[in-house]
This record gives sequence, C-alpha cells and structure tokens, in this order.
Amino acid sequence: MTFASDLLRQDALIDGRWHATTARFAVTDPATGEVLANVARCGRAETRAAIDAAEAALPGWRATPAKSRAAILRRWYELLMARRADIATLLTREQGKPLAESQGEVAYAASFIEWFAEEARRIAGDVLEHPQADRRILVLKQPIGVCAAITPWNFPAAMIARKAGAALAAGCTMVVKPASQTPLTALAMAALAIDAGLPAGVFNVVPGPAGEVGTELAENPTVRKLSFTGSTEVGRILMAQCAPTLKKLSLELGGNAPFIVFDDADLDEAVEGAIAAKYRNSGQTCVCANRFYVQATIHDRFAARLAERAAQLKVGNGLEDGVEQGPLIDEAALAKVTRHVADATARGARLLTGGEHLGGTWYAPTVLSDVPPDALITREETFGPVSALVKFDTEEEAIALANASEFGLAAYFYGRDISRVFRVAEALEYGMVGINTGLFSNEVGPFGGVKQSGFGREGSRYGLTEYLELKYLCLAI
Ligand SMILES: NC(=O)C1=CN([C@@H]2O[C@H](COP(=O)(O)OP(=O)(O)OC[C@H]3O[C@@H](n4cnc5c(N)ncnc54)[C@H](O)[C@@H]3O)[C@@H](O)[C@H]2O)C=CC1
Ligand SMILES: O=C(O)[C@H](O)CS(=O)(=O)O
Repeated sequence: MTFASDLLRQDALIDGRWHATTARFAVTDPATGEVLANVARCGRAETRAAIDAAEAALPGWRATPAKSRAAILRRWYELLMARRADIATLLTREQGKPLAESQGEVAYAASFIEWFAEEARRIAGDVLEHPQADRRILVLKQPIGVCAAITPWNFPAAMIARKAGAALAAGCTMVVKPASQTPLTALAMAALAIDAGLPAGVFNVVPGPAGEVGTELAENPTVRKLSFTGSTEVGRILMAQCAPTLKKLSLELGGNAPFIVFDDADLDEAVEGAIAAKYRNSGQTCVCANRFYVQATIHDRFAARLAERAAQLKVGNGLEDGVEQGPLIDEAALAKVTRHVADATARGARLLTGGEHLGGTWYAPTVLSDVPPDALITREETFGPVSALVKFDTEEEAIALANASEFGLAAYFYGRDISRVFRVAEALEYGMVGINTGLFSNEVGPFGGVKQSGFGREGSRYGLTEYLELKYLCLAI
C-alpha cells in the first residue's frame, strides 16, 4: 500500500515498545479487498502484559503535574494535526469513508486531545463546611486508575481520542482494543503518542479478537474502568463481564435516531440537515438519523427533495475526488441494510430512490416513503444509507413515535415555533438533540445516550469526570 511508512504500524504497542506476535490478522480495504497490513493478533497474555504495563506506569503518570500531562497531550494534538493527511488516507483505506470525511474525523479526534489537554489543568476539588466547627471537609478528585477502551470501526480515530484524551488528562493510564477492521489508525495514533512524549505504559494498544482481548479487559481486576463504544448487544455482554469486579463503565451504544420535520421548518435546510444526519459515513454513525417523521402537510415536498438530493450523492472509492458515499464496512453491514429495505418494501413502503446493491459492499443512497411505523427499519439501527419516511399529523403523535424505541442516543427535529422547540426538545427521551441542524458533534458538548443507548458522557467537561473518583477527607483542626 502507498503510505507514509513511519505511521504504518502493524505490531501492538505494549509498555512503550512495538510488540510482534506470531499470529497475525489481515486488515483489508473495503473498497478494493486489498490486504493493507497483517497486524499482531494479541490474546489474553498480551492483554495482561499491557494491563500490567499500564499499572506499572500509573504511579508516575498520576504524580506528573497536570501542567506537564497537558503539555504532552497538547504535543500529541499538534502531531495528529501535522500528520492529518497521512492518517486520513490510512483511515479511508481501512474504513472506506470519503477522504474529506476522514480529514474531518482526524481533526475531530485531535480536538478531543486538545480539549482534554486544556481541561487537565482545571481538575479541582472542594472544601466544604463541616457540621462541627472544628472540622473541615476536603473533596479530592483523583484518577480512577488503569482504564480500558474498546472502540468500533466507524470512527477509528475519534472514538479512541475521546476516551484516551479524558483518561490521560485525568492521570489514568489506558489499554485500548481497536476494532479488528480498523486497527491501523489506532496504531498510527499510538506512534504519534510516543513521539509526543507519553511515557512507556501510559497508553497501550492491543489489537486482537474481542473474545480474548475484550474479555481480558473486562474481567481483569486491575482495570478499574472500561469505556466501550459499539452495539447494545456487546455492551450488555461487557456489563455482565465487568460485574464481578464492579468496574466503572461508560457505554456508548446503538441508536435509532428519529428526525422530525414540522410544517414550519425551512424545507431546504431540513433536507440538507437530513443529508448530513443520514448519509455521512454512508449512514454508519451511531447518531445517524434512522427514521424520519414528516408532518403530512409537507411530507411529499420533503420526500421529493430528499430523494433528489440523495440520488445526487456520488458513490465510489473514498479516495477518489468528489466521492460522498464509500462502501459499507463489510458483508454483514450490507446484509443488514438489504434486509431492512426488503422488509419495509414488503410491508408497503415506496422506494423513491436507490434500493440497489451496487457491487462490493456499496449500497445506493436510498429513500423510502410510506414506511409503516412497525417496519424493522423503524425499530432497529440500520447503519446504512437508507432514509425511512413516516407521515404524522400532530406534535403529540410525532413525539410518541420518536420515543417509541428502547434506544435514546440522538434525535433531531426541524421547526421554528420557539414554544414548540422547547416542548419537543424536553419531551424527547434522548441524550442529544439536534434542533434545526443535522450535525452536533464536537469536543465541547457532552456526548452520550439514555435508555439502552448506554450511559456516561464523553467529550466536554463532563467527560473528564468519568475518569475521576471523589475522595472525602475529614480533617479535625
Ligand atoms: N455506537 C456505535 O458507534 C456503533 C454501533 N454499532 C452497531 O452494532 C452493529 C454491529 O456492528 P459490530 O461491528 O458488529 O459492532 P460490535 O459492537 O460487535 O463491535 C464494536 C467493538 O466491540 C468489539 N467487540 C465485539 N464483541 C465483543 C465482545 N464480546 N467483548 C468485547 N468486545 C467486543 C469489537 O471488536 C469492536 O471493537 C452495527 O450495525 C451498529 O448497529 C457498531 C459499531 C459502532
Ligand atoms: O460518535 C461520534 O462522535 C459521532 O458519531 C461523530 S459524527 O458522526 O457526529 O460526526
């Protein structure tokens, strides 16, 4: 593969050293099927070694002044930005998303490292009044300890940065298991972390099968916190595996985002918001709109315009100029999308555009209207480029439909009536709500869900607290 070789790492990073294993696994380009690299296949033993290294590095790292930790994180941020183009190319090759989106993701990932570098210096405890005059209460905020991260393939850079930035800023050390489809971005980021001056053992990356690496991370008693982004199904497994050691958990799981368009919405803006919320990363983001509820009076106009825009999206290899829709990550993803479209059309939905497999794992940007509210696509996360439109008449009906899900990650709505904006925003049972926008992710806002989309918040000042414990000191004076 053509790539800046200093960032093409194929071994695990354990205790500051690149660790080769005899067993390897292939990483392929979803656009071409080309094998890009053969990566170290770590098992439980390597994962234990990484956890031990993180444990050994903990006393030094937590005792490092916040200002010095911040300086190293800042340097990591600068290196990520300096090598943005190289990492983006690697990311597109292993993940498939268009190069412009990969460039955006690397900057997004780096923004978390920058943000938490700044927040590291603002960790502050409290001094409280004791009920007795001769005592004082001090509240310290201390790093939890050794942390683990298990990350998905849809944002191979950002999901690691969002977890590692917060953990390292707090003074924790970390072991990361990247998704097996996309370990190369993780390893490139790790190479830059070493260049930035992170001490050995503070940040470790162990690629390998979930059943071995993931299970060790979840069960090992030295790990005090696990942060996972991925499916709700795996989130449940990890929660059960973490129960015996009572690890602190952050789970950012599946979504099934509703996107409501009220009749006073600016339709052009709503269509552009829908394109952004639905089709970026070919629909493979946890906050992608999945179900569109459109007020009956404007439904047909919105549907026609959305179909027209979706049909214009350029599909192809993400490395090619102007491509807006890359391949889906794998055959399983393609099968899920195909199943959702077949189910909806079998139940009477109308295909306004798309609905075709375009070869490889490409699926045409699709818009379905007249989707019955009980179709699979309205109940399950599709994770693909399909918009499912359902008509509604009243605000109450739209809210009820939107909330009729076990998921509660992201929701969107378009409308201008300010009273309704507040009513609807407050009524939606979701952790994040985009109002008149299809994009809300950044390093400052708290990212996370409710219900079976998980718990815990990432990014933002709240994200740091997930890696800190409170300690109460009672001082008699
Ligand atoms: N919330 C999100 O951003 C994501 C949601 N998903 C959802 O999950 C569906 C299936 O995608 P998958 O890639 O199969 O998701 P997944 O949940 O299986 O994979 C995500 C990560 O979890 C790891 N993992 C899988 N099984 C594990 C286990 N038993 N123990 C520990 N770690 C484990 C994987 O290796 C990967 O690193 C998607 O169609 C989508 O609906 C998938 C990826 C990201
Ligand atoms: O998990 C995230 O940070 C988001 O899915 C990124 S984006 O899709 O909103 O850009």
